[in-house]
Amino acid sequence: MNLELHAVQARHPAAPAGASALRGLSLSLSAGEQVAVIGPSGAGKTTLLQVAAAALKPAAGTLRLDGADAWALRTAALQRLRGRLFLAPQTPPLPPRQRVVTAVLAGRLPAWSLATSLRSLFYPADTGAAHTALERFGLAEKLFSRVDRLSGGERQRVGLARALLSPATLWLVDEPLSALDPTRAVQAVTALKAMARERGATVMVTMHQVDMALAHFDRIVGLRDGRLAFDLPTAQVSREHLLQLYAEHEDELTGPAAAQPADMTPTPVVMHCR
Ligand SMILES: Nc1ncnc2c1ncn2[C@@H]1O[C@H](COP(=O)(O)OP(=O)(O)OP(=O)(O)O)[C@@H](O)[C@H]1O
Repeated sequence: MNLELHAVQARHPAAPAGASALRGLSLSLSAGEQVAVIGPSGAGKTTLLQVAAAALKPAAGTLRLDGADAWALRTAALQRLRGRLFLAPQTPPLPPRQRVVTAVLAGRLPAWSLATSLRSLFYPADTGAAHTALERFGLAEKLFSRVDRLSGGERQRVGLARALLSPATLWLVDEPLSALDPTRAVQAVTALKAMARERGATVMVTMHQVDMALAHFDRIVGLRDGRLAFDLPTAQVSREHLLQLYAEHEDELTGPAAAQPADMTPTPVVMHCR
């Protein structure tokens, strides 16, 4: 699916009037593209995903998905369109007593009839597919565990496994790595990208780990104060771009730009032993 945002202004529903989270943002993604969005806390990354998922109506500007102006559609058509989008929040809202298999299969809901959806709550409809999806995230052994017995990182991976079951062709993933250790983070981002490529799905991922974004994505969008700071192929993102993007938020910057410049490397202490 291709995505076009034009001059979008949007505000978090709980924010005071006039406090825009996105301020005239334009951005487009071609079908099958994979993009990482970075920027300091409060830059508007989550709001951008919510607008792209047609979950939050922009105050101004347009959202086009495969050429259709989403908010000009009738309610039924908008609902159908939303069935082709997958928004993975940073903390997936998983019912605590639910089994992992049921939580993962919920990704299939847009493709199922009401009867199949209800039946699957009691007799999981495609356990094999849920197992395969969990396997991609190193979680196969948790298939029948209860969601409330999982760690934060395991829940996050269940949320991602759900994407693999969904019929969506646009995946919007918010901070998928925030609760994962470095090994799991690499495994998760690799699986997500590979599966999206296999399906031809477009992917937009927000990330705090700048080094991970640079290492795993070919295109980087830098967002600051609700505006586009840059939108570049990864090879063109310089240390200066990153330092400007995170100016006054340097503590949030990880990776190459955060590394101490060579001339500031402390001189090794020489110990003299008698
Ligand atoms: N729950 C909320 N109530 C009120 N305003 C909010 C709320 N969440 C976000 N905002 C406003 O929207 C702006 C953008 O927030 P958003 O969550 O999109 O940024 P972000 O880049 O995803 O931040 P983070 O990296 O910390 O998750 C914030 O600066 C804040 O002003």
